[in-house]
Amino acid sequence: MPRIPAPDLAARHAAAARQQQLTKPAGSLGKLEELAITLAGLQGRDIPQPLQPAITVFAGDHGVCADGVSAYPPEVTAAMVANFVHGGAAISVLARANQTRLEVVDAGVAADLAALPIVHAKVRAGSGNIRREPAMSAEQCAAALEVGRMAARRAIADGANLLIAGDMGIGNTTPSAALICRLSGHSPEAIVGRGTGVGDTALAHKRQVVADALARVAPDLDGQALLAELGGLEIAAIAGFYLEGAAQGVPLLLDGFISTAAALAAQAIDPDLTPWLLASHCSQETGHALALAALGLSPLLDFGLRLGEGSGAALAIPLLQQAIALHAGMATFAEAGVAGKNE
Ligand SMILES: O=C(O)c1ccc[n+]([C@@H]2O[C@H](COP(=O)([O-])O)[C@@H](O)[C@H]2O)c1
Ligand SMILES: Cc1cc2nc[nH]c2cc1C
Repeated sequence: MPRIPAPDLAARHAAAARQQQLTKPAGSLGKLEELAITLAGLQGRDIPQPLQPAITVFAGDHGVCADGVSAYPPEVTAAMVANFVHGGAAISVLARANQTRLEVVDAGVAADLAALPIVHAKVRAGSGNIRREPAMSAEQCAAALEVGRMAARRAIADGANLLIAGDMGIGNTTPSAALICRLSGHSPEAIVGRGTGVGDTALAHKRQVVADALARVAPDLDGQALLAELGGLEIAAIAGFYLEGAAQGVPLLLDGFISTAAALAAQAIDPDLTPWLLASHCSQETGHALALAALGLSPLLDFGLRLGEGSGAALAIPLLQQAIALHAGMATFAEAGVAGKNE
């Protein structure tokens, strides 16, 4: 496995010093200052370059849907993949609005998508029902991680310096909740939410399904074994996407509940991943705030989103771009002849 580098502390410090010299009261640009400083450390440049983001949406189906854990039928996964490529999905619109490359990868949809112009990397046609069996075999998990790694390599080869993973998979908030419970130590009551919008009875059952899945897996499993037991094909691919991006020194902008579960699994595989993660937003899904806190991340936006697809990350792109533009373009006190702070 390629080693993940550490961010550049010298560039980070130089960027922090520059922020103190820009013509504004110290600290007055709030989180935008911290973002510019973080991106400087990740890019290894005192003044970060403008971002060229790439969005990759990974799709997969989930055997656990047989347990009635989603408000929508599993056929929606394949239908939404078609909607992505035809330009009608939220992420299609947001990718266009941000002039950002959008790639769609079939990591494990339980339908034949051969006619669609997407990346065909189906590892298997849907995962096992995690309530009673592994989501996938160890070999399938390794293959799904590699699907994500290859997608990151393609995006970076195309010039991306910010990676966004989106997810599409009816049922995937259930395996995501299981992974988050296991990797954060929180209970299903604290983490399991309504996903696409299940009612009270289905929510109670979904919590039981997650508790059953957690009770089934051994206490001593490593990150990759946990992904195989409790994850999903698109979730494992997203984990691989993050691990490869970080190994290549490219910042990773998380989306919602599912991408954060994938990041926790990826972090369990390689803890050096952590500094490369940025949180875009806090999803409305119960447990997302706790999952982000487990990663030590604080989200930029809290808009009540619970869509997935990479949509929350795409919405945050302009904020990141403007943090860099301010850091690069503002005059210093010396340049502008403005008096600095009194003491
Ligand atoms: O990203 C999120 O925070 C998020 C929260 C709730 C639902 N989703 C999306 O809705 C689908 C999963 O919801 P469910 O109820 O089928 O488990 C899947 O396609 C996700 O992209 C996504
Ligand atoms: C329509 C629809 C679109 C989605 N996009 C991501 N998850 C989704 C779930 C549904 C049901």
